[in-house]
Amino acid sequence: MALASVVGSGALQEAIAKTKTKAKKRYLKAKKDRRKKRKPAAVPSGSRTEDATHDQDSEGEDEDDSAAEVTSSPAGSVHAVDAEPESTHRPKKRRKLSPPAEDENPEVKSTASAEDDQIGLSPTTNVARLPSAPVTLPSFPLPSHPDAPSKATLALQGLDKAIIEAELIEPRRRMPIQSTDAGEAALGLSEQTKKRLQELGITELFAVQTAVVPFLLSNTKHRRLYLPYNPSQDVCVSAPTGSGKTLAYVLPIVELLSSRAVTRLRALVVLPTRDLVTQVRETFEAVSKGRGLKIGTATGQHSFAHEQAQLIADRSPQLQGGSSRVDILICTPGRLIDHLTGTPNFSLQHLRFLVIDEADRLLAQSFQDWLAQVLSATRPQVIFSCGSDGASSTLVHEDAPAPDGLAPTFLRLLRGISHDRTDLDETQETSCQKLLFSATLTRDPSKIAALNLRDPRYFVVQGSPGDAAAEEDGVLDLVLEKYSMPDTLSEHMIVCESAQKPLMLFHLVHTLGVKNALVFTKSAESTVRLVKLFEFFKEFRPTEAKIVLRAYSSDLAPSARKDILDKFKNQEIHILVCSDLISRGIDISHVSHVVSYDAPVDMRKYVHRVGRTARAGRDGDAWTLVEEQEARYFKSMLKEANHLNAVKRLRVSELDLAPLISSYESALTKLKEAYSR
Ligand SMILES: Nc1ncnc2c1ncn2[C@@H]1O[C@H](COP(=O)(O)OP(=O)(O)OP(=O)(O)O)[C@@H](O)[C@H]1O
Repeated sequence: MALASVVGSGALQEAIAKTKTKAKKRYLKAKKDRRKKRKPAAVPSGSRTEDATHDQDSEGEDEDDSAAEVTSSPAGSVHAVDAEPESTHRPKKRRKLSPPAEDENPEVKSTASAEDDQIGLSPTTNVARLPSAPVTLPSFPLPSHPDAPSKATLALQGLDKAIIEAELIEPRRRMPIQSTDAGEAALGLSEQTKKRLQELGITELFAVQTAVVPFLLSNTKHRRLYLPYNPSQDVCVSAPTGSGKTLAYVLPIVELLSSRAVTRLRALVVLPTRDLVTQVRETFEAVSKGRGLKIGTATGQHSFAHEQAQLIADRSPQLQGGSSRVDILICTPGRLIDHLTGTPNFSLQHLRFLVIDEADRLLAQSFQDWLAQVLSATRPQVIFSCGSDGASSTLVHEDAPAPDGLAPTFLRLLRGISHDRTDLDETQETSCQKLLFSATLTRDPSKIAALNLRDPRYFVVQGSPGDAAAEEDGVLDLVLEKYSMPDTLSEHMIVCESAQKPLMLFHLVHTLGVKNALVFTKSAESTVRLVKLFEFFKEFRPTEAKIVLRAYSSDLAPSARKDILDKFKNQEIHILVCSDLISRGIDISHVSHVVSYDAPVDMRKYVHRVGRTARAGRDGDAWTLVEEQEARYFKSMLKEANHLNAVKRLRVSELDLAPLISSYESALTKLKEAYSR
């Protein structure tokens, strides 16, 4: 109360003011002294300000809650501040990066905290004045290779059970054809087939064949032509290029169909190109010699009428069972659809095997929805309707060829026979077994679903069986669409300027002796241009004139293509320059080098190109010329496929190229003249 009245009087106020002034003076002096004393200890460098001292202290102070997260020294935060404009500083973060100061010197921390409170520095100001010091980045845990997901995990992810349970086959596995061992007798091959194989020089089965052939032949129950109540499992095979996939299906088909009494179309082999059709036909003919099987092809190479005459014996309408002159038809999908829709009595009702070779490429083709049409032609097309009397009757698809008594599943379609279903009826299924083969098998769920596979069995040629990790890898590789290459293949890449590519090719041919080679370009046009340039180049290097080079492209007539391929096979042509037309499936045993003159745009193309060499256990070299601007993409493509380490980079020095340059330049001038005419 007394004090309140005193405060109210003016004289007293003056007296108090004087007393206060003295006290204040004492306080300020003491404070100045304190500062003077503190200055040298807190500021190591003359460039630092007083405020900065406080800042540094306060850095230590705020570490408490973040020290556990951060392992770097306080210097880290200092550096960060120096590097940024003051206005953008975010003090909290920076403090997090500077942990142990307060641990080392807790006293500094508490003092500074008090000082800060006193002076009222904003955190922003604090950080802005942090001193600079060497940087130590926070250390993070080393990256570790995540464990491959287990099959159980993959199953949980909804992956097809069949893929997860794929059988892994060691690529070097072999099985002698003639053997008295019980195990090898289980191959399921007849003596006649074994004899024929020996005549062809085949004494053992390759890895893929050792798995697929017994699977299709050893179960005697499944050796029948019609299996309406117990149809066979479908089969998917993923095996490297040149590993012998063709024989893996040719042998069982020939073996099984040889028991047939009447000719019906029982095996259909679909391939993406005419050249492959020709090649597979040759294999069928060689293996089935003397077995009385009739083999036909449909590729559009001949007129439609000519093909019809080759395939169908009788065109009379509604012929029961259709008509077929062939037991085995090898075809391209487009021409197959033409016959399905336009050839009377062409029927798939007796089909026992549907082979889709180069499956990944064929499944990518949606031409006229060919797959759906083919699959539907292998099944009886029935439409049930209710008659006026309420009883069910069977309507037959009018366009479907009439059934005969041979294919039980189709019997109920016989016209004039009403088929009332009862619950005693056993379900009958088509006997057609699907066999899919590829070096790069798809796992695209929509494509797999479109195939409507029946309890499929997957075989993967890769890794080593018995080793659980390898087995897991093999399945994963299949799942992830990774690629397995032949063991005998060496792969190289040369990175160069675009303009240097022809020179690099000449270097490969003339200096490194690349011969018996396929050279892949990106188009038919560049194929022709490269061959011309090479011919001009040879004119200036007469000593090497004997190297014969030809273009092989889709522009050529089929007969010309065949002629060139034959000459190449006979080694009258040493280098074939081609587009991707023959990058799939074509089997020319003596190809020792593959050069990708234009780098392939995706991994599948790469796999199929390089797969033209190192076939059937032979050695082979693959070279890819990569333009500098493409190098990054090409390497990342290989890396993604886990294949970068397999492709060695070859560096070609200017010295290596020097002897070729003048001839090259003269050839280039001639080429320009030729094209300007
Ligand atoms: N058991 C065997 N013994 C000897 N040679 C074989 C055997 N099986 C296949 N070959 C030969 O191996 C070569 C490659 O076979 P094939 O063309 O069937 O391979 P592929 O796996 O289909 O290759 P791609 O995926 O490139 O089409 C052919 O020349 C074939 O004659």
